[in-house]
Amino acid sequence: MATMESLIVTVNRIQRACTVLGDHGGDTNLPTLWEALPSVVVVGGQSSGKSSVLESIVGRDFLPRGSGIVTRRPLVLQLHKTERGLQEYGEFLHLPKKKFTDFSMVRKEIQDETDRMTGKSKQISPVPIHLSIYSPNVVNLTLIDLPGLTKVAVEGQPESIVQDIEIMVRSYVEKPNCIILAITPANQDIATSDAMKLSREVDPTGERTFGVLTKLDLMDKGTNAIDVLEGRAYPLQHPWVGIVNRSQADIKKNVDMIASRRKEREFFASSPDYGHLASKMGSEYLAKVLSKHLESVIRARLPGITSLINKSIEELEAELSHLGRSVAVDAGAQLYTILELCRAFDRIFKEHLDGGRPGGDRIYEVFDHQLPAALRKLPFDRHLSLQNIRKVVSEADGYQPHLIAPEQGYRRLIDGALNCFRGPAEASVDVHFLLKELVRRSIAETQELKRFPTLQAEIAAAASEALERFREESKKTTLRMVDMESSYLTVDFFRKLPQEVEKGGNPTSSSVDRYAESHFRRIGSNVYSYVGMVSDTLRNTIPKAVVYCQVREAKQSLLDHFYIQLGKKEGKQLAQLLDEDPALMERRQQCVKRLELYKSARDEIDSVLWAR
Ligand SMILES: Nc1nc2c(ncn2[C@@H]2O[C@H](COP(=O)(O)OP(=O)(O)OP(=O)(O)O)[C@@H](O)[C@H]2O)c(=O)[nH]1
Repeated sequence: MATMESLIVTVNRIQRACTVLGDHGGDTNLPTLWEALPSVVVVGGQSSGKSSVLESIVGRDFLPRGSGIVTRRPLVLQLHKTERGLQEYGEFLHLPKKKFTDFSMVRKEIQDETDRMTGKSKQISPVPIHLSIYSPNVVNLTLIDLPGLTKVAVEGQPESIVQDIEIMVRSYVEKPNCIILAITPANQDIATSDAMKLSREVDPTGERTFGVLTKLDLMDKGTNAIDVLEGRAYPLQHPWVGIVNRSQADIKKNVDMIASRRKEREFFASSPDYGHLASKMGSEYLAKVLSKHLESVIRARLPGITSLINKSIEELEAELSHLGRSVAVDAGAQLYTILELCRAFDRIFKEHLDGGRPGGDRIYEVFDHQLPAALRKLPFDRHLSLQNIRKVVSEADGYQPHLIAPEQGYRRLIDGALNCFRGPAEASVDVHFLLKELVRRSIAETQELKRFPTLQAEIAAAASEALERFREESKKTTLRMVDMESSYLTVDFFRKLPQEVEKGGNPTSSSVDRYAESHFRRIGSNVYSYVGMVSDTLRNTIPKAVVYCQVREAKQSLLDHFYIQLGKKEGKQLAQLLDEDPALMERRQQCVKRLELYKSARDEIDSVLWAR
């Protein structure tokens, strides 16, 4: 099994990585590792002796002092035991490689670093300061010091600070992985202790709470805290630990921590009340108990943490692949990216037309249903009514009636009827709207494009402009086909018609026939069948023209113009086309950082497990 030291050291390293990579719990909707790591959090009311306990555990004087709320950012204090005889030093994560051997400078740096984040506003901030202390006089342990719980804001501090502190402290102690070091001064009513009240709330069974009683030396003569320390007054799962820190007077006299630890030992050893508990009292003992407990908690949680890490890596990788690679910076690569995106869109658009995706079938529907139905509905009956035929034929002949066939009359009737085809011919050009809709759908379905709203809009505009051009071309062509039908009639058709004159035999009766109803009816039926023949032709050729001018062009050269314009663009303009949604860029960055964290955590844990 991994040694106690290596387990705590591993978690220490992961905690540092968390801070470096911005994981201090809860504030983003990213998976958090910080919250899963077991840690010891020091909680207590103002002046309860928190700083003194921490300094005593470390054996050094290094925490800021002063009136009001001094601790305004969490302080993650990682203690690393070094070999006997080595020099003690502190090191901040935000100042790597700078060794602080003068601990008064550590104090100053904590103050300065607090102000850097919170300004002089005396606000609090949840971003932790990381301090490592390397010393032969410590045990491997990580402690997190939080602002003291308070009831009133002091001058210069906003009213909200009281609540803000409580919210911050709660956010730590609520995590099931948090070991609570609840500090209560013995010279105060324990029932009103802020630390105990909070820990009771979040840890009612007392499993995670270590009760610490400070200021035992300051209790009124004749009273003692035996009931508490022996676990009767306020039972917890872990034994209470009593502490005697330096008094204000000791601090003034500069009594050093080593001397103060000795004084503390003597206090318990010589105390008539606590002598029998002496081996289980004092800050040194507390440090050892905490270190041991932290190690066992880490050991128990390790499998859970490992599976959380693996799960989160998977989630983050999936999200990153969904978000796509980050955008290239040089113009060449940007142009390449844009072309790739256009091609991805084009592929989907073609699939819609060719049938891999739905939509192309609606174009066929236009040709198969809409066009034939429109052709059928043309008002030829009205145009070729007996009355109209008589009118057109008579008018065409002028003052001199026709002799054999009413040539001009036929031509005018046919011309008029063929004119009707312009409507359906133009209407079938409306395939345009189907193509436009397919462009819209294809853009929406191109996953790669989702990140680039500007490029999406540009592609949509370019495609729409191209489709507009194709539509114009198609309209000209189909109308031209109708015009072609009227400009030269199929002579054969008329040659094959039976000649009325030849049939008659009697010239007198035939001249009478020529102006009779049956004569006009025959003309009507001839024109009708000629128009029917043309209609059949157009029903076949209009779709050919539409496909040729619009669908084929859309497939082959929808974005050709756009590509030419792209080639002329400069780096800056290309970059504008690829301006991603900033929220997305931010999210990608966060995911990348978090993934880095989880991967390094996985490596850390792997290395201790392999070292077994
Ligand atoms: N005599 C005696 N004085 C103590 C003891 N513990 C703390 N003090 C004194 O109590 C005062 C407050 O102690 P701190 O350690 O600063 O308490 P804190 O909880 O960190 O206070 P804030 O950071 O202001 O919230 C100091 O003057 C200490 O010297 C103790 O066990 N005995």
